[in-house]
Amino acid sequence: MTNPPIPQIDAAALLDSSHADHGKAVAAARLGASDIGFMTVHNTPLSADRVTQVIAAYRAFFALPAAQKAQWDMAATGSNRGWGAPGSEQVNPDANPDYKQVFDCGLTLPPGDPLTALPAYAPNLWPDTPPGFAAVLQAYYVDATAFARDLLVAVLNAVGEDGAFFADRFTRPMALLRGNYYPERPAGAGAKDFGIATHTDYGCLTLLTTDGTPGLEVRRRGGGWTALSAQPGTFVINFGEMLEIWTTGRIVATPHRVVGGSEERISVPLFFNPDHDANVAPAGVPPVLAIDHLQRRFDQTYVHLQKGSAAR
Ligand SMILES: O=C(O)CCC(=O)C(=O)O
Ligand SMILES: [Fe+2]
Repeated sequence: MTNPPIPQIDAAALLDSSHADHGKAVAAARLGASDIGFMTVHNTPLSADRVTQVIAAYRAFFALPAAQKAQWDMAATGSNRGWGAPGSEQVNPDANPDYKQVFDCGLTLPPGDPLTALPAYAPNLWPDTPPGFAAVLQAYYVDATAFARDLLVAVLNAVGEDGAFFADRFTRPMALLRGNYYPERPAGAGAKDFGIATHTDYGCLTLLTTDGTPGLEVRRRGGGWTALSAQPGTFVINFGEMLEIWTTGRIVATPHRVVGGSEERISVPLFFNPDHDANVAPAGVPPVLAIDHLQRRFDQTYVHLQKGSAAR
């Protein structure tokens, strides 16, 4: 079985039904979502300059000494806001914890909002350095979630689902914005060591930008792995477990990984997860609440949330 190429889609054509190339973009989105689980999109509302600024903000944060970043270490909390040190996440039980570092933030809610009592909506932890870090990321969070919502609707419509029905379940989304920092692959790293080990994403749609350095590999249904890189301004899109459940497999969650190499690398996924109370089970089967699926996956993978973890 040969692997089809990963579709490269003009976002303006996909999102505008009157665009001359709309039909072509829809067909490519259908192949990407229902067969491969990955696609790239270009010509988006999020400019290359904008994304470069976001990556620069993360780069400046990750360059701080570990002792300084430890002030915002999520391991001291019961949730996933702030810095995750190397080894703080194990996305695959057959692999060692990942050697990447992360910085996670979520939806900004008014202080005291009842939702903030749920770990998936925990208040963000904002470092005071580099200057402007919170403002850059909060603004990007708003615009990236709006774009992710539009893309999700278009992709659902492309595979024959009712996109508007799903869009209503993303009013206060548990969307998580992450900076991944992959240093050079550590000396002595073995077969069980990865920047991020093979995994599927947990939510619905992942909107990923990278600094252009290669590293991401996609597992192919026809066998083998395909390297997928994207310059700032082009986004990698893939789909998570909840969307696969919700669409009864019409849209697929495809495993992927970063082994890592001699160059450091930054990537910035936005995990576009639904509202906490969205039922992501298809009609006719027992409900699966989005928050239950997400929290179960967080509790399996963040080392500080894993059962028996001392750091609480
Ligand atoms: O760094 C990448 O390209 C992929 C990151 C990833 O798969 C993730 O954060 O879930
Ligand atoms: Fe991923």
